[in-house]
Amino acid sequence: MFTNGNPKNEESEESKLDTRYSDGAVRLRNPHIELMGQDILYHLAMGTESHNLVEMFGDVKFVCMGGTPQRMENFAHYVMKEIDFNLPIGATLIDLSQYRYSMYKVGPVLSISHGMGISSIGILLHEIIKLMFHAKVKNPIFFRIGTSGGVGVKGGTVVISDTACDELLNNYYETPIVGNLVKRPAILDQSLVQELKALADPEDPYDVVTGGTMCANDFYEGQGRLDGAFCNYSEKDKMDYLKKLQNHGVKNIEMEVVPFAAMTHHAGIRAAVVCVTFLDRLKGDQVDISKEVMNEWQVRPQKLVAKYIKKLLKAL
Ligand SMILES: O=P(O)(O)O[C@H]1O[C@H](CO)[C@@H](O)[C@H]1O
Ligand SMILES: O=c1cc[nH]c(=O)[nH]1
Repeated sequence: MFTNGNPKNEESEESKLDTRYSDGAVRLRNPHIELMGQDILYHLAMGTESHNLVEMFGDVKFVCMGGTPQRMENFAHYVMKEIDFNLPIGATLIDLSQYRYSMYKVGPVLSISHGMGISSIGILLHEIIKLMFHAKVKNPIFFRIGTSGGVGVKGGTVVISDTACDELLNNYYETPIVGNLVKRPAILDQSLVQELKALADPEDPYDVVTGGTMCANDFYEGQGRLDGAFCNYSEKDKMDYLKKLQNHGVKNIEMEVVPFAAMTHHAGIRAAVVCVTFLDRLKGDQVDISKEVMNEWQVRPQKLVAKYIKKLLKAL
């Protein structure tokens, strides 16, 4: 292994390791888990001893994630209508996790909140990928349904990410592991990008575009805003940076795409990120739209992903 400043590119050494069993069930790239008596998915408040994960989650086909518990509860209700799923008589949708993250299950769809930023979604992805393994889920597809700041696209636009980069335009997730910096390529499934794009309704009063997404570690200085508690750069520095991103093909900025793309790719899971933009960062920094508009716009990525899920379920 290389040490700090000289990151190790795992892909070359480990990409041949299998991420699937012959029946399509998720296989972990971690030899330790199978040797453990039990596995506690601590932040999901679940475990292999305390829960029958195969019975609870074995039928999952789609895992949808987004920042807030409210959005993911709304999505669960929305997708339930779209796929005509009926809960047993007298039952209501409940939060299955009720700890760090909220989790709703609607038949083959899991809808989970991931919080804000890289470490929050990173922890969730470890535990959800392990959940897929313990539940013997076959070939799941993951989605992030999010919000973002546009770069040269107007507020309300839906961006389907075709590439993911960090603040320095690196297309990999660089993370310290046992004292070494490890690089994992942040790669999104291009066929999924095209399939989602093809489902956009030309009648909708907003654009659905594909493009690069920049993942920042921070909402303020990390995204070149002038309105954080600190700022020691000029408006020109900010605009030069945003223009540089734009020239690189970046259409929006959020805070999770890089670990999401890298960890799903490392696990061999098809995944897509669909975000609405709340503003055009070339025109300002403050998110000043009303709550009503925000709620209406947040549904746009949900519509596209629900349409995809519905289409795939019909084809089964
Ligand atoms: O709206 P969600 O999906 O939470 O995502 C975006 O919003 C948060 C910042 O406001 C970040 O987590 C960013 O990625
Ligand atoms: O500008 C924005 C808006 C939403 N989320 C972000 O991370 N940035």
